[in-house]
Amino acid sequence: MAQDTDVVVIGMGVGGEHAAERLAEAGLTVVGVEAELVGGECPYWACIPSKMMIRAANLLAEGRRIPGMAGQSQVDPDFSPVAARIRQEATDDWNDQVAVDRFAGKGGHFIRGHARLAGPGRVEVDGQVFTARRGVVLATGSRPQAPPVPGLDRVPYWTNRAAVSVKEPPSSLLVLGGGAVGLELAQVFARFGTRVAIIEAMDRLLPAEEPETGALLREILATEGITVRTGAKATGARYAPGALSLILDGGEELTAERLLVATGRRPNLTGLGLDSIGLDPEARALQVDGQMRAADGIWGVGDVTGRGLFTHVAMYQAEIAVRDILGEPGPDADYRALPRVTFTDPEIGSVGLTEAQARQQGLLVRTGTAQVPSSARGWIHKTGNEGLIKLVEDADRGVLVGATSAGPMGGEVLYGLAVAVQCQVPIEQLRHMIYAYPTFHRAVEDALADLRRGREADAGNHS
Ligand SMILES: Cc1cc2nc3c(=O)[nH]c(=O)nc-3n(C[C@H](O)[C@H](O)[C@H](O)COP(=O)(O)OP(=O)(O)OC[C@H]3O[C@@H](n4cnc5c(N)ncnc54)[C@H](O)[C@@H]3O)c2cc1C
Ligand SMILES: NC(=O)c1ccc[n+]([C@@H]2O[C@H](COP(=O)([O-])OP(=O)(O)OC[C@H]3O[C@@H](n4cnc5c(N)ncnc54)[C@H](O)[C@@H]3O)[C@@H](O)[C@H]2O)c1
Repeated sequence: MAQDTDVVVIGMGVGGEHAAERLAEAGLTVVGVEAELVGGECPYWACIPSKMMIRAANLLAEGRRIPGMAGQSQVDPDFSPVAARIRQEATDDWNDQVAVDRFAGKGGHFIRGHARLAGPGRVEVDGQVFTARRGVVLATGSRPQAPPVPGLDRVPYWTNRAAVSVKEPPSSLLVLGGGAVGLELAQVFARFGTRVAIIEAMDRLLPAEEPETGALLREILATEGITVRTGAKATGARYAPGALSLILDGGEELTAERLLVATGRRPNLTGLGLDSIGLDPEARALQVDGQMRAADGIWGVGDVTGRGLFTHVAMYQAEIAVRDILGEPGPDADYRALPRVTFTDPEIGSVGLTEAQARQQGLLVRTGTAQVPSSARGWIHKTGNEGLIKLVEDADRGVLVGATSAGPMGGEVLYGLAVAVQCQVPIEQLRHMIYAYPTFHRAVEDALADLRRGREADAGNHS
């Protein structure tokens, strides 16, 4: 017999967990279904363990920066405290009991299992059927997507899960994909002594971001001993115990102890029973409207929607869905100022549109750039000061539509720029603010001055 509830949440990763907890706190009866671990990818295999690895690797890098600045240093990397921290502090040895108890403590009903839709408002979990009076939230996340490289399916390659679960770094590592996962983990392992090569299909690293950032990272990673191949197509993969090889289209063969495939992720829609409610099970991502509705009584949040693929997006969308389910009015989702941070060193923060995207949208674009090493704080900081600020102006409206802040704490410097993009602060107002001296974010003032020079030059050309 079917069990009645107000809401069923399928997938209890960051998005689903947030929605389920908020709805239970609001007094609704909520069934939360999770096939693996409550919390999903972010705390167990993604954001949190990877950022613990990055914190440790950055300490090593800072230690190596001491000579010439503050005496002598000898850095002997040891990964075991990182592996222990991931087990003890981050993942509880990949045990989610605390999260399950937290949900139950808020009044939620947790089911471990694989859920599928069985018609409007009906969800089946391993033989049990639930009927949801108010609706169903789909929050099934995403999974790594490997490219169709001949031979790759016979190679025991790593995805992010294996990479953050290691107890010791490999002696050598090939990283297929120069996006966020590939670059963050490549730099970590290199700093712990692994010989690393990155293979990226596009003509630059971080191809979704401003080209200046890919060029900057390429230069820095090279100085850290990382081999970078861009515009490189893997045409084959080979495996012998202890040695994995990728063959590139020019014939070059790269071999290492391990291979990390970090070529993007695909929303989890298969086997969800979408056809039972009239949605396309073959869609690339779940299509949702501004209130996160995918169909009558169906909401979608997080990676499954294919928007951004970030924890902060999953939680933002979950808030909107919760409000809508509770019948509270609120604005539609607004991604104009979506912030992204790649936690390499230097960090690459960006918000809104890149210059190329703004041009593709037909905007009249003007850009302003400043180099962090030329700013007062960058100059003081000296070693490890690489970075830049780039502003993208909609020149017709005199507002920023995008910005990049790469450098030490680039993700933190981004905040003010995100506010400017979100609130469409007139550039004239940004120009007349006071920027604390000598902060890294003061380089924004230099980039604004560069924008003004561009405007004056344009005006001169037209007079
Ligand atoms: C290495 C790495 C580092 C990252 N670092 C960051 C970062 O620093 N900052 C950031 O913002 N983002 C980061 N991300 C992205 C972030 O992890 C995801 O955007 C986030 O986890 C998405 O949350 P979600 O709830 O949509 O999906 P998920 O976390 O994938 O959770 C979905 C859950 O649904 C479950 N599920 C799926 N199908 C079913 C089913 N049919 N029945 C029951 N359960 C089901 C899954 O088991 C899973 O637990 C990183 C990603 C990776 C891979
Ligand atoms: N700091 C963060 O917020 C953070 C960190 C890690 C991951 N993430 C999220 O996780 C998602 C997945 O990350 P990701 O790095 O796997 O994906 P991605 O889409 O960011 O990068 C994948 C890279 O692989 C390249 N690629 C694709 N096919 C290839 C091929 N056949 N050969 C060589 N290169 C190829 C792409 O051009 C791209 O540069 C991202 O969308 C991101 O939102 C976020």
